[in-house]
Amino acid sequence: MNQILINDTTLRDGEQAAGVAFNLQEKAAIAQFLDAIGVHEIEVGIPAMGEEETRAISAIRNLDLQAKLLGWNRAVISDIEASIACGLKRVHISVPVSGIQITAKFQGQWRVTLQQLRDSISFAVDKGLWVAVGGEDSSRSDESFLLDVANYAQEWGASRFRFCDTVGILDPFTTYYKVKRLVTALSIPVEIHTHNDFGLATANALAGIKAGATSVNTTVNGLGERAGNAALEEVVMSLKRIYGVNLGIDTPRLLELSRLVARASGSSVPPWKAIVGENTFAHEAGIHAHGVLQNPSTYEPFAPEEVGWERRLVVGKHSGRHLVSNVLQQHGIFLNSEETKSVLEAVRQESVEKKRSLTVQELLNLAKEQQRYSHAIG
Ligand SMILES: CC(=O)SCCNC(=O)CCNC(=O)[C@H](O)C(C)(C)COP(=O)(O)OP(=O)(O)OC[C@H]1O[C@@H](n2cnc3c(N)ncnc32)[C@H](O)[C@@H]1OP(=O)(O)O
Ligand SMILES: O=C(O)CCC(=O)C(=O)O
Repeated sequence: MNQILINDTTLRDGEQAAGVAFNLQEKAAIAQFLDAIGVHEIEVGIPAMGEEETRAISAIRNLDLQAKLLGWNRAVISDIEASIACGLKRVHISVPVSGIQITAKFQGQWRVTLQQLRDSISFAVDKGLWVAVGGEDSSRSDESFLLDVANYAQEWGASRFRFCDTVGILDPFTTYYKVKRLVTALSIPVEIHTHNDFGLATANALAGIKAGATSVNTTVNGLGERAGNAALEEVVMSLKRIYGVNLGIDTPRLLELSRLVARASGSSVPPWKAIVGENTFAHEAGIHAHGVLQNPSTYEPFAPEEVGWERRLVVGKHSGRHLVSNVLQQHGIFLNSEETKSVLEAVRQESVEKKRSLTVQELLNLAKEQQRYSHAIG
């Protein structure tokens, strides 16, 4: 597999999630964290949004991060001027490429769309900027029109082309086919940008990479428009663990980063969320816990510490004898097999009543009750 670059867009597409609004300090802290863990490129925001945004982008610019910083722009010269005013040296210029989008935004006048793209690329190149172009709604565009736009962008001076599945309607097989065509047609690198409307954002991002995209857009926690984007932590760990591609990201800090973004976005992460959800390394079910007690690999794809977690063994409705005995023995309580079975029955009852797993103290209380009973009946 080629060298892959992560271009994280938590600060742009991530922040576009309805109801999310980072302040300057939060934007700077997220940028700093992304940089510190080794993310290669950061889409810092949209300078055309005005003063609040440009102050934050300029502040990030002044941090002198290792990561390359990119401002997002429409194919509009004043947008690019706003990026320049923030001190950015790299701009991403977006242009709609599907019939639906060109009709809504350019009254169907695709020649005008192309002219605006050409003017804005030329303007940016003349100003000495590194330019990437995004084909908004690439997945619903006419395939030959998409190739034409991408080829023109390359000819006019773009250094990368972004394939966008803007409304998340592709599956990995179609993504592979469409991105492969683009990669084959272009000499500049292709970037893949996916959305999660059908829960396929990460799978599609990986399919795009398999097809030859060498840059991938991610967001922390998968934050983003509607159902979100491909999650940074999922893409990084899938590449590392499924494909053996180590991007040099400091993965043990992914959990801390997830928590930072969850706080700043006011959007908590579901417990079952891959990599960063609190249940990802928690085991309650009897058969699983029994396996994990023998060898954690039985029910874990990799060690929790690799992404900042610690393993948790939790006693609850689905637990079995081995886990209950293990926890009790760690606290100096040794029950015989009949007593363990009774405690387990009590655990199931109490978990259902409380609608949760039990704390260690609650388990100990049940065990002590059982011991008193055993003692009483002799
Ligand atoms: C798929 C994506 O995620 S695209 C990124 C979307 N992100 C955002 O919209 C967040 C930031 N956006 C903003 O702050 C504002 O929309 C701004 C500053 C960019 C523009 O604001 P406004 O001037 O108030 O326009 P508004 O947002 O209502 O409409 C968008 C305008 O941009 C035009 N436009 C949309 N995309 C493009 C494009 N790629 N290139 C050129 N023009 C475009 C629309 O046709 C419309 O033009 P009009 O004003 O001439 O009718
Ligand atoms: O960069 C672009 O062209 C658009 C990116 C985007 O956010 C999308 O298509 O969903």
